[in-house]
Amino acid sequence: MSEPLLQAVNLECERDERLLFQNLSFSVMPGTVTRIEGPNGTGKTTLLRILAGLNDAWSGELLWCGEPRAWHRESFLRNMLYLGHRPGIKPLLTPMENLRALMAGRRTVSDDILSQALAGTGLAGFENVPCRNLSAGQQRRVALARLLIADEPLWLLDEVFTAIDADGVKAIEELLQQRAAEGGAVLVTTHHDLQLPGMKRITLGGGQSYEC
Ligand SMILES: Nc1ncnc2c1ncn2[C@@H]1O[C@H](COP(=O)(O)OP(=O)(O)OP(=O)(O)O)[C@@H](O)[C@H]1O
Repeated sequence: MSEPLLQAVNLECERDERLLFQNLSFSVMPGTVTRIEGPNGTGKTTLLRILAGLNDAWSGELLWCGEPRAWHRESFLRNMLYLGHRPGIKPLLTPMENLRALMAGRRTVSDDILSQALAGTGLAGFENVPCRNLSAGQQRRVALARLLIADEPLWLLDEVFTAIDADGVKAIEELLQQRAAEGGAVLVTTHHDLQLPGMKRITLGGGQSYEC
């Protein structure tokens, strides 16, 4: 049996003296998609940011490939892709420029590959239009094009279905399953009724529970 990519042990997080979660333990195995769910304000984004290393207001333990994440910070950051709930797109830059910026510090990707990724998210013909002239869903698609050129095994995705139409939702669902089938792992927060075969769940809020 393969070892977990990421393990959370007794995570606890408080915000403004309000306990969001405690005794939260789960393992993220290769080949899995896990949905983090729960009502508004229960800590889904906070948990995802803690897992991504973007929030340090927590206690407990996080293990990356069986060892403390802090010991392998570089390897963790290189192998993890985080997309936040805001698309993070610069309005004055074009989709090509934004996608290039999203790849910065990772690896060099040719313009052909970037164009193909944008076309893959339905943005053919919009490659060189300033993003401020695109719709909310199109701007989200610029960020989602990042998934089409991602080689990171662990994806942490916050509300990636927001503003996306039905065909786009289906395409993203397929991408998540594909990443899992390739031996990666995906954690995704969403209010969209995501139902994938074999999907794991982390439920926050009053009915805190884990099926991982
Ligand atoms: N920067 C912050 N400072 C203090 N409290 C915060 C901060 N960000 C979020 N919170 C609080 O933490 C709690 C959890 O917020 P979080 O965004 O993680 O919830 P969520 O489950 O993702 O919500 P939603 O479903 O609305 O996106 C909320 O009560 C929120 O007010």
